[in-house]
Amino acid sequence: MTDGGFDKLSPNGEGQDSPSSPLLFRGGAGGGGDLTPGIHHPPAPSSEEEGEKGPSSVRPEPGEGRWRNLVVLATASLTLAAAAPLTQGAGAEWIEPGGDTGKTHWSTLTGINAANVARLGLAWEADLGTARGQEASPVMVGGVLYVAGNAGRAYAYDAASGRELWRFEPEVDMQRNRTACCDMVNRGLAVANGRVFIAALDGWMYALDARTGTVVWKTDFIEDRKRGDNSTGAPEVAGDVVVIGMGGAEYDVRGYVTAMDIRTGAIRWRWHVVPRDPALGPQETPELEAALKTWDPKSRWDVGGGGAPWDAINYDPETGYVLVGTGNGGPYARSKRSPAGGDNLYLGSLVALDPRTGRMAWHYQETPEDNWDFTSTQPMILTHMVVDGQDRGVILHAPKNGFLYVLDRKTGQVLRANAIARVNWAKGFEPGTMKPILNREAADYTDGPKIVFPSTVGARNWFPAAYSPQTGLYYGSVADIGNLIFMTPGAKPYRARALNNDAALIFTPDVAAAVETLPPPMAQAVKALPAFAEAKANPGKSQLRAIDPLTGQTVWAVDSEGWQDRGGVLATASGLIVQGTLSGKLVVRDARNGKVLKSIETGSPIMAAPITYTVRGVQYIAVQAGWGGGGWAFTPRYSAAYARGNQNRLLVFRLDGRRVPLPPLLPPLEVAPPPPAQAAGVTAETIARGQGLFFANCAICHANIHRSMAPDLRRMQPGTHEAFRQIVLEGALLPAGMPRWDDVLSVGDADAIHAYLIDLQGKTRVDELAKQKAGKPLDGPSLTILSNY
Ligand SMILES: O=C(O)c1cc(C(=O)O)c2c(n1)C(=O)C(=O)c1cc(C(=O)O)[nH]c1-2
Ligand SMILES: [Ca+2]
Repeated sequence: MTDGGFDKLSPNGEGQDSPSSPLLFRGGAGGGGDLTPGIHHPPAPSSEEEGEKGPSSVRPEPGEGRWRNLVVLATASLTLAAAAPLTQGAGAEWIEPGGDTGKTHWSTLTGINAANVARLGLAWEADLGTARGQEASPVMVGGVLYVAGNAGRAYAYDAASGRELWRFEPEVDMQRNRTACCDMVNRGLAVANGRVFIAALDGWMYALDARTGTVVWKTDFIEDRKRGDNSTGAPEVAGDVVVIGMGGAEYDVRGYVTAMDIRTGAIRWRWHVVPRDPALGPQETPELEAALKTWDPKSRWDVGGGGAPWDAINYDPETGYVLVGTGNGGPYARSKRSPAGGDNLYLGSLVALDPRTGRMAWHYQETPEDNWDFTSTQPMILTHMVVDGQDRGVILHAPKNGFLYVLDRKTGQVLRANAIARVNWAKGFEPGTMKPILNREAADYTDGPKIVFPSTVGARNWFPAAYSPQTGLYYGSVADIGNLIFMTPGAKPYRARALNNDAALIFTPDVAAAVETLPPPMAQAVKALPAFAEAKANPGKSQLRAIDPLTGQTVWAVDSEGWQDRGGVLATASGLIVQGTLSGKLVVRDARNGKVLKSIETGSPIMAAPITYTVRGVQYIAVQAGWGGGGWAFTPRYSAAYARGNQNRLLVFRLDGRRVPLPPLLPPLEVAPPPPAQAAGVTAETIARGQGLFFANCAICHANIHRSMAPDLRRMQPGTHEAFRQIVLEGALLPAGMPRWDDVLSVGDADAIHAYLIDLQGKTRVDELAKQKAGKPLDGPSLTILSNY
């Protein structure tokens, strides 16, 4: 990727960019004015002056304003609700990855506050023993910190001393790793009834004894193992069932959630997101029969349809519903997936399920016809709010598609939908139904490339936001970037457990440079797009923002280190916002204006949301560190992973703690070793064929850039070259996560890929030798170009 202009941290009061002036849509008209035809801009943030003006308007004292309303509402809901009230704000314990049953990522603790946070330092740390993405927030109950790690590992520590109590490593079928688009991550575990529930990458749910970590039961929750289904999400306990989704919608899945009995692990029900091929017989439920009418009868049922609900699942104790955010369509383009048209329910939707029966109560489709990997799987926050003078139990939801929604939890009614990033796929909403009106001209790439805002990485993604009922603000990272998206012509045959999304993506921070590498007719078509001018003028960036969920207005914003830097957020009642960065800082900000109160160098890249808890009167802040997730192979050059590697750590802070030891710097880059000679008979044509196969199958992990998390195949050693066929076709490196491909690739295919890589290694070596000779660094900016995501 081109870092230029995007990799500088602009912390408050230190950078050139003024602290609480968010510099959104710089150079634009602001105020919601249209900068470019077809690009819908979110409302301009309030000015710096406004942001500073009245802290009291943003942060009322308890007993005043919104805070008082909240208390009243919470009491009212006790009498209304059949089940328990929603909890808002974690206390001494952090009972689930989101902190409380609303998953607000907000803590009522005030022991660490603006007056003393300068004293924050390391209390203890633990080595998680892995080096991939860390996305979970831990759970702290009963003085024990439970941590979810790569591929479904679980760890338990004494939350005060850091003494390890147990560690659980599931036996994972690494072949499943082939269809995990976005790293072998895990987004959390659930603790209930003396059990720890965690889902492994290969689709097994484990119930562990919370005291010992021993397996009480395990259940295979994958419906069809002939397909690419896998698991990265956190389980959610809803009464006496534990509910989990699955992933794989870039490959060949038909999405579903599964509910298991928390005592026995027996599967109680399964709810499918999309209909199945009607030729197979009737649908499983009436809601699927209804959904079927929104699909072409001749849809690409072979590919599965997608919809994988790979993250957000919230049990709402007040309504008794299990709320689920569903995933994207497969293949990506609706015109390929369901050629005759249709909304393709329930892709890109929020749905409410009855946890006793698994039947759907309501749905709202946030992205009809999804064409852009616009999942609605991003985290939901459940809270109470006064909307238009009425007390409401609401969901705050900002999916990938660029809008921040406020919905009624009981009915799914959309109360608000405001753009928080540039949006050009929708022109607005139908009044009443609040169904988005698609802007096909700007965003349908059936007949040619399009630059779509926001991008497939999402205006927001899984990175948790926090909601403070005290300030009424939503604190989260927003990636205001777009992407070039196109597909290759013609119908692709279905390939089992392989990519079938049939789209190529180039993100706008790279698009001006990358366009020159495209075939000339394609480059010309891209340059003619109105959105290309927009992308060139403002390729976009990520920011941490404080947003009023009812208006979508940004109250303050600060630039992050680069567009991939969009870490999860913790908010506290003492007015702190805590967020880690990819360069390895734990940053504590003032919730009123984003000003940095404390920044701690950790030397480890942080994406996950920090948590806080108290043991024996001492307040701690804990966070898991490790770069990875979507685009994990494209290690940003500004990340600590690039400088110091990616050893996963659990870092726990307290007042008067010590300095964080930094992992040693990685040794300097070395020139790529010489490749072996090409095998006899290899031609330019072989190499070109190998390149095509490489991009269709391998490039999603092997970015072939310096310090990539997946091996850089431009620097293979002689032994790796010798074992190439065994590695690619027979799974020689399966335990390390490299799957076997003999069901997709022939020996000739593997050899062609090898020929391409030998050629690439040779060219890389020549290039790097020249750089070395000229005294230049071996690495340079590299583009983030994904053949898929
Ligand atoms: O469609 C899917 O099944 C699926 C799964 C996952 C996943 O399980 O991690 C991601 C996505 N899609 C996705 O679109 C995406 O942007 C994404 C980012 C991440 C991550 O962990 O950073 N996972 C996923
Ligand atoms: Ca996806």
